Amino acid sequence: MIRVGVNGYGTIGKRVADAVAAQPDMELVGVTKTKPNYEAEAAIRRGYDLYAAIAERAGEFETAGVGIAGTLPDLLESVDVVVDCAPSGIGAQNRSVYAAHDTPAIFQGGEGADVADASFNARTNFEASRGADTLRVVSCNTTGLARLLAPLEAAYGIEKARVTLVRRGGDPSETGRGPINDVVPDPTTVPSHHGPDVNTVLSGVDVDTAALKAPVTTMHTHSVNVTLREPPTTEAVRDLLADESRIFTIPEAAGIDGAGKLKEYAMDRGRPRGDLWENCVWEESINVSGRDLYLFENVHQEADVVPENVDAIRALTTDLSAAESVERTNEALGVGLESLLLSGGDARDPITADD
Ligand SMILES: NC(=O)C1=CN([C@@H]2O[C@H](COP(=O)(O)OP(=O)(O)OC[C@H]3O[C@@H](n4cnc5c(N)ncnc54)[C@H](OP(=O)(O)O)[C@@H]3O)[C@@H](O)[C@H]2O)C=CC1
Ligand SMILES: O=C(OP(=O)(O)O)[C@H](O)COP(=O)(O)O
Repeated sequence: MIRVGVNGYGTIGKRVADAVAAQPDMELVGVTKTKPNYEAEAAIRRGYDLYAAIAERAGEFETAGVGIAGTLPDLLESVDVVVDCAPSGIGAQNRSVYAAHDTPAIFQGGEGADVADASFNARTNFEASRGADTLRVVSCNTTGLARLLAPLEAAYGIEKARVTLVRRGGDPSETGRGPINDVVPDPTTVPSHHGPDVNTVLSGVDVDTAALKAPVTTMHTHSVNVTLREPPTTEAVRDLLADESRIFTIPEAAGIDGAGKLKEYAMDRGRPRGDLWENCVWEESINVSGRDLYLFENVHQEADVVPENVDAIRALTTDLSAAESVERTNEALGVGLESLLLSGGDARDPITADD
């Protein structure tokens, strides 16, 4: 069993902890909190051992009647790998703590690429990550882009990808985030960091990204245009993407017009926390005109990096192949959303070069 600790039990950390606990070859040794709040209670109710992330605050847990199993150094001594899910920037500060305990570590996309030996995405560079002591799972948007561009690059070659990202303003629990009444370029400069970040896990693909933030909390939306080297049919691209286990092609007949219904569908399907681990691509948006491919996809920022973290743990600690790890992760979590509502050929109205 791979013994895993999660340092930082927030939006990403609580999901990674649940995903680790669900794996047949992993044991969740414990999670950390800096304070004994509602999330600490939830962790304990799930049966997870709780550790104080900051040793000086251990007494606060006792005062609040929340039992802890120890402090972060105790956790690091008991695990084979730690997954750092602390807020952006704190991960980089934690790096020396992990090194002092000789504990391999996985960081998140809020950290710079230099925080770890390599950046990671299971679809693009699992094998290349072997031998590293530390990995960084790229951010939610970057993960979504890597999953989408990798099969296109392999099948047709990518001459140039251009993506506009409409980023959610904050997560549902982040009451202080915004904007609340505007759509703002963020960053205002082009390209945004996402394109270069894609190249940390998928080198050689020419991709420019421009990003905005919108007053929504549910998901990010990507408007994608890729100029391919070989011109496929629209149908071929739809089939290619539908074959990817971490891409869900939304059939037109489902009547899902945005993130609200996507999240509702996830909850109807019994997904924990309404999580969508897969990129969600609108099937009827996939259109090829000459060598230009267009599509819209949504990415659930709280969820898509979660299976990637599980695979990163195996890349660091096992000899399993990428395919074996991805299959194991998918099976344990139930990744691979499919709809029974298949669109018929007549329902499609592709743009063609003759239009
Ligand atoms: N949310 C998102 O959409 C995504 C986030 N990421 C990345 O994942 C990382 C985590 O983000 P996210 O989960 O959203 O952040 P959150 O703020 O939701 O969670 C981080 C948690 O870490 C705890 N924490 C604070 N200080 C420390 C510390 N010194 N040591 C350990 N834990 C600490 C806080 O809980 P408490 O103080 O109560 O213990 C906090 O809830 C970031 O790098 C982010 O960029 C990546 C993809 C998507
Ligand atoms: O990693 C994320 O976004 P990103 O891919 O746009 O960098 C997460 O959605 C966190 O973004 P935030 O920095 O807006 O909280």
